[in-house]
Amino acid sequence: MKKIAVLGAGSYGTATAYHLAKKYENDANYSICIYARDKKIVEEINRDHTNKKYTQTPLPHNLVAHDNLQQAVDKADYTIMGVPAQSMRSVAKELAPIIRHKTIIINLAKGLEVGSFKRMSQIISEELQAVKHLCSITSLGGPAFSKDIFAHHPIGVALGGKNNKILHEIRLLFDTETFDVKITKDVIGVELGGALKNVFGIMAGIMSGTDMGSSINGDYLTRSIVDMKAIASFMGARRATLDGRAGLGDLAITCTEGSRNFRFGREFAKQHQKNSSLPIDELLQNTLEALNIKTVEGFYTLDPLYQLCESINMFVPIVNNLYKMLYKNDCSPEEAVHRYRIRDKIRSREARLTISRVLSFLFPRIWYRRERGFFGVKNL
Ligand SMILES: NC(=O)C1=CN([C@@H]2O[C@H](COP(=O)(O)OP(=O)(O)OC[C@H]3O[C@@H](n4cnc5c(N)ncnc54)[C@H](O)[C@@H]3O)[C@@H](O)[C@H]2O)C=CC1
Ligand SMILES: O=C(CO)COP(=O)(O)O
Repeated sequence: MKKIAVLGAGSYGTATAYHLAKKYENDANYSICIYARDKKIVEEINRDHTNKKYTQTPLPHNLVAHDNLQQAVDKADYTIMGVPAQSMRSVAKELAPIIRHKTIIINLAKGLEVGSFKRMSQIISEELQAVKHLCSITSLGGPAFSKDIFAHHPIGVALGGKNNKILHEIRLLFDTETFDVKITKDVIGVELGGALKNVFGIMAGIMSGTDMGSSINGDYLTRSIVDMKAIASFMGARRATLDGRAGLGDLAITCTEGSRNFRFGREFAKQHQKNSSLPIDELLQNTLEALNIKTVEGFYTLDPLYQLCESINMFVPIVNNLYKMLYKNDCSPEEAVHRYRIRDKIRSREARLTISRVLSFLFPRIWYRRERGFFGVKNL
């Protein structure tokens, strides 16, 4: 008997548990449980087989819910981390004394920790380092909206981890006719792809909310992936991973209506248009209330991402202007877009100079790691 424990009964945790419970509905060799800290959700799942706060889809009867973490992870062969990035450390801390030593961990969260710039697998392994023989920590990335999982729509995701055998095992665990998992040893690339695309998705939403037409979307996508690759490769990811599902693939759907990050950016731009004199905290609060959502990973990841870029003197105009707008109320949505585009134009012009080409070839990092253009153009 194989036991799968999903921690976090929000939108994605429930969708993942649903997918696995459906797959193994008639297979007595698998048991699937989900952990929620909210007792009411646990009761609802066990009694009515629904989780209406997050989905209207009925849940299979073989999915059992617990409000006790120890009960959920007891003897689990697979532990799936479905809580948001900023809750990851506290949940991993709670797990340390109770987790089964040989469990395989699959992280679903897409973000960087505020204050440390750390990725999810780094946080989990830090908190569980005292657990002897801990099998493996993997991360699932790539484009997948929970509503598409509930609808059995086709999904193609990416799984990163260090151990090939375990990656294959998880691929088979999830694999169905509609759900496909590609594996890679580049866990850094998978995690950074997921964390960064959330930030860049917010700016796509800002542009949609400021009514700039739709042609800009294609330009924005190409600019974003160049920047995402530069940041990720600086942090040790393979650039090719960012070209795949975990990077470009996930960015593409995060720049659409289906994404909370995109909707957050769009609504923020509208709230700003309505009353630009409000303090930033109020604007952000109104934005979240209008959307009735809590988890906007890109907003939280923007802070450590900006700090990281600052610490290595890497100037990324989209990140820089998004941060100044959302954290400092330093510019309007229109200005933020205008500024990043001007900076981008200057950079492209510079890139045509032979000296720039030679320098960017010889010192690709320095090409980004500078505040000013070669002609001393002010940093916008
Ligand atoms: N919703 C989606 O379509 C997708 C979400 N993700 C990622 O999955 C992660 C979770 O997102 P969602 O499920 O959508 O968010 P959500 O807001 O729908 O649910 C998060 C759940 O985690 C629970 N939670 C938070 N802190 C907790 C703690 N300390 N202990 C126990 N439970 C806790 C909350 O009560 C809530 O039920 C995010 O990092 C997101 O980027 C990834 C792919 C798709
Ligand atoms: O990661 C996701 C899709 O792959 C979900 O994105 P949002 O959190 O922006 O909805």
